[in-house]
Amino acid sequence: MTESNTPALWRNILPWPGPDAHKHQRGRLGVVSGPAWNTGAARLAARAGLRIGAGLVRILCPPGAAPVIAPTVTAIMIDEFLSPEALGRLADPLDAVVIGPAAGLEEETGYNLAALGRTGAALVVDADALTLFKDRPKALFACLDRDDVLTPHEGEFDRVFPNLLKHGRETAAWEAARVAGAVVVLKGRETIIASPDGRLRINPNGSPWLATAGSGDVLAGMIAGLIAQRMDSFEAASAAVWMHADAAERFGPGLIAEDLPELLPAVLRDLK
Ligand SMILES: NC(=O)C1=CN([C@@H]2O[C@H](COP(=O)(O)OP(=O)(O)OC[C@H]3O[C@@H](n4cnc5c(N)ncnc54)[C@H](OP(=O)(O)O)[C@@H]3O)[C@@H](O)[C@H]2O)[C@@H](O)CC1
Ligand SMILES: Nc1ncnc2c1ncn2[C@@H]1O[C@H](COP(=O)(O)OP(=O)(O)O)[C@@H](O)[C@H]1O
Repeated sequence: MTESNTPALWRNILPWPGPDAHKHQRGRLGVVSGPAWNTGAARLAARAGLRIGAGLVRILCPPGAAPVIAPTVTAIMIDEFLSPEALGRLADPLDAVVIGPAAGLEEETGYNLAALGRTGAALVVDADALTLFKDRPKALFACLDRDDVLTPHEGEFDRVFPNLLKHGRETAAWEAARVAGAVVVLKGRETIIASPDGRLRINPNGSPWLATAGSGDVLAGMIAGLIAQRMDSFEAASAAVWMHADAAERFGPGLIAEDLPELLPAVLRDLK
């Protein structure tokens, strides 16, 4: 079944805090950072996750990155990990984790993903954590559960799912979700959200102002922030894709990725 991704589909299941909410109950989100010289993408994702309502957000970073990140964040917390096993221990109590934005194309990123796959946290897998598996996608799929989300742009999609795009974006996304056994968000002008159970949504409000570095990192944080609040992964991906584009269209000329999280309160307020 193919649907147009309008708010009518998910507006009533957005996660608003109840009167007894506390920060842990609102959802715990983790974002894995790259090394010291590559921390911006994780900070964008973390800020987006916090703005979309996750109660508690931690950036999980490799040795040496914490002193770079610390002066640039306030409400967001930081944990350093020295090994994939240590990352897994940090992620275990979290509800959702983003991995991939500026993570690096070293094998370590794959080991980190595998360690996260052994935790109870739902994963949003983006950027380098997709590209790394260019010639061995089955190793990526082995790390995933059905509540995990892959967020490739077309270049990344073609690396992980070679030869599928020639069948058209809808068929490609549908088949990708089936073989990966996870939700697939095929980004672009008309982003497609595909569930491993065969559901497909096409996003109608795409905004070309999103064609700016780091906007995909923000989207990954938004999806994971909603999942952390216990929204179903396919619904979370659908809602985040629409809100991301709505935010961009509200801002228009001059938009940069940093602006997107700050636009979310207005987007959320109008949906409420
Ligand atoms: N704030 C930060 O720290 C930021 C850090 N970032 C991090 O940087 C890392 C590497 O990023 P990247 O841009 O070099 O890698 P990638 O996007 O794979 O492009 C490589 C080639 O793929 C192709 N390509 C095909 N289709 C495409 C499409 N739809 N959209 C884009 N490209 C498409 C295209 O080839 P062309 O078409 O030009 O031949 C392109 O030259 C990664 O870790 C990322 O997370 C960024 O998120 C920015 C903010
Ligand atoms: N022309 C466009 N129209 C609509 N959305 C776009 C367009 N170009 C890019 N986007 C959106 O912007 C985001 C870019 O993500 P991505 O390519 O991962 O960038 P980055 O890696 O720099 O964060 C995606 O959500 C994509 O759908």
